[in-house]
Amino acid sequence: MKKVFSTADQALAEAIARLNGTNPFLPARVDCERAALGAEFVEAGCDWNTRPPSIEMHPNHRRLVERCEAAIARARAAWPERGKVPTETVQLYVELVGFWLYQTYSLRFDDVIRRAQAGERDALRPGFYRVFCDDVARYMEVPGIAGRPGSEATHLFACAFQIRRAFHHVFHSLVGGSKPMARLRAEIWQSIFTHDLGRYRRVLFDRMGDFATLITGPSGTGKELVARAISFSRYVPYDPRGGGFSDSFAEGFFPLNLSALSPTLIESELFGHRRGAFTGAVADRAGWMEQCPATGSVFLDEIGDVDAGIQVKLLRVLQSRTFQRLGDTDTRHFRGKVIAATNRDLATAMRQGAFREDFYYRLCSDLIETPSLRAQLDDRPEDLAVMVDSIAQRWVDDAEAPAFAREARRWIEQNLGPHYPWPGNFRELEQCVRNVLIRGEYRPTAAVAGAAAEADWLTQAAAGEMTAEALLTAYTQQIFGQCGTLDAAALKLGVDRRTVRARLPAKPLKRGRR
Ligand SMILES: Nc1ncnc2c1ncn2[C@@H]1O[C@H](COP(=O)(O)OP(=O)(O)OP(=O)(O)O)[C@@H](O)[C@H]1O
Repeated sequence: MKKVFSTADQALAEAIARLNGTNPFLPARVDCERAALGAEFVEAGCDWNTRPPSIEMHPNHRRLVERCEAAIARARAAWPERGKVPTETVQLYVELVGFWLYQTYSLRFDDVIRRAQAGERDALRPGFYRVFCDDVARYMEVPGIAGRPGSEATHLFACAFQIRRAFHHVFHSLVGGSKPMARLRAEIWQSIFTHDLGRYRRVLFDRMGDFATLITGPSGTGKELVARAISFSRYVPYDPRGGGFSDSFAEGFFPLNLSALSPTLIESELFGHRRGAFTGAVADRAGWMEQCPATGSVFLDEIGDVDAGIQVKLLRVLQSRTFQRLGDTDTRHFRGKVIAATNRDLATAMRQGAFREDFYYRLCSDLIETPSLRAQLDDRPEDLAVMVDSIAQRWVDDAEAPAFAREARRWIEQNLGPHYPWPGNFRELEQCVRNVLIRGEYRPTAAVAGAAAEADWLTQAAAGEMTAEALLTAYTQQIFGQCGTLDAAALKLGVDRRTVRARLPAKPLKRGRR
């Protein structure tokens, strides 16, 4: 029997199949691209982790699309009218078509994403669906493929849009190209699509809401950004009758900070209430769990702070997807996904009895950890400049941003130095750049400075690298940072205020009245 693929096309299809299944945030993706293109591979601009946002297709991708198109045409010409084509060949052909479709429409999907995020509802009724369908019909209506589960145009369209959204949100919302950041991006991708994209496309695409995701990491490291990226990247079906996507991905994120509200208010916000359920409940109200569509997510921020009664109710939601409004007996159903975050060590809280074990295990099957800013800068110090640039762009216009970013970077270099521990993480860096913009300087708050200094001198002391003098000075400054006044610090240290004063820097860090 005549072969569908020549040897070269077979090798290309195999490389494309590997590429399709590879996490795009791991270096393996570029290796796959290199393998598929051989000598034609262009190194420039394809750094797998720091590729700048682009409005054009990378030359490697353009070349791959051309090659795929040619290989698909040759395969179609050689496809037997009758007789069986081996399953692996069919599978490879589908991989080629899938790659071609995704890449060909990627820039048009980018436009949909940008417009939908700007609130244009019409963006979610993309006119190019018809052309996409024609392409699917042209390429997929080959004996042995038409009618294969997963080859429907609506599903392929929804998958391509989802992958593009994930790429967009994971890549663009998190600044930084260090290894810890790369690991984070790869973990987010895996949380959205699992480690097997093929299986995801076949069976899991509409079931990921059954798995809760837990994001842990120090404060200010972007846990909420990660939660948003996951939520905005969920599968949203395309409804051909309605002529658009069934929901707006940009409107499906329902965040709640559990440490900021009383238990009654938390319950009311999450589950809703009946009129009269508590003082102030003047009308019936649907909570986040009820409003969240199947394609959306409820984000439970500071989950480690939630009280035991609510833990039980949330566990019920995770186990049976059911809940009741406050003051009501009707059982309602939650259809979305739960994403939770905390900077606490939940495993310890669980061992200490403050966090329910069954709830913990229900939450932690999909765990993502955000790295501290210090860990990122230790791996890639040049990221600080990239981050400052991106923060500067948010507050001043394009013409002014480079000069302001330079000013902020210089200020940080001269005043905080390369080893500043950034205990407040990215949030503190934002604060620092904002302060430099407004006041021309940044002073870490006493708490932040205290924590920063503590991290530094304790490490040095533990390594036996400090003199007794330096140790005394560091400890005095630490206590002053905690107490905020010379008198209080002197009392705590058992010395007089002049001794404290003498060990403070020329411009002591103030907190309150001295
Ligand atoms: N890698 C990053 N790239 C860009 N912005 C970031 C990054 N990490 C954090 N941020 C920004 O830092 C700020 C704090 O982020 P976020 O609120 O998501 O942190 P968090 O980990 O949820 O903090 P907390 O534990 O205190 O709730 C936000 O303004 C966010 O946009």
